[in-house]
Amino acid sequence: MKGNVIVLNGASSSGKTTLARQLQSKLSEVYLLCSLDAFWDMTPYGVSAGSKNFPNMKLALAKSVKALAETGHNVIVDIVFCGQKTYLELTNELELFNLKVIKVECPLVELEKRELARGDRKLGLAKSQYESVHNEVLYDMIINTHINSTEQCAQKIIDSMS
Ligand SMILES: Nc1ncnc2c1ncn2[C@@H]1O[C@H](COP(=O)(O)OP(=O)(O)OP(=O)(O)O)[C@@H](O)[C@H]1O
Repeated sequence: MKGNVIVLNGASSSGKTTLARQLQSKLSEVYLLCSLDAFWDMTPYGVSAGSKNFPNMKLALAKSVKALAETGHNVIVDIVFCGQKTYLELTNELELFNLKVIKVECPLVELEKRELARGDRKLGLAKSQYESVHNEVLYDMIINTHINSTEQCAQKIIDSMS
């Protein structure tokens, strides 16, 4: 009954959502996408999204992922940890589940290029997360979205699961 959980952690513009969507279409089983962005999208206009106003949002995400997995759903989590606290909250909630934590890395110069090109992120966001996003996180696998295409990254993850 328990679902599997794949966690993608990386700075903004590292390609987490793109990779998650590719995984969803390539994996033989159905996986739901649980994205931190979707949680921030729940906030009202006029109240800035982010941990300053919503300090328990990432804990809420962790508990939501647990609820999905224990009701039999496979889940891909698209998240930016930015500190060990969030990583520990998620891994504590999911300690009894089949969990794979994946580092989504990309050089800062490329992140900044993507950030500028996409135009829907505040300039400097990737840089502000770059130094801390992987601090004290233990990974099962490292994926580099600069060296590899999205398809290659997804295949690497799928191969590791068989
Ligand atoms: N492997 C890749 N090679 C080249 N460009 C990529 C790759 N993966 C993603 N991109 C591009 O980078 C941009 C950001 O991708 P995406 O939205 O998936 O990143 P993200 O990590 O989810 O960002 P955020 O945390 O801000 O939501 C998009 O324009 C996407 O097309």
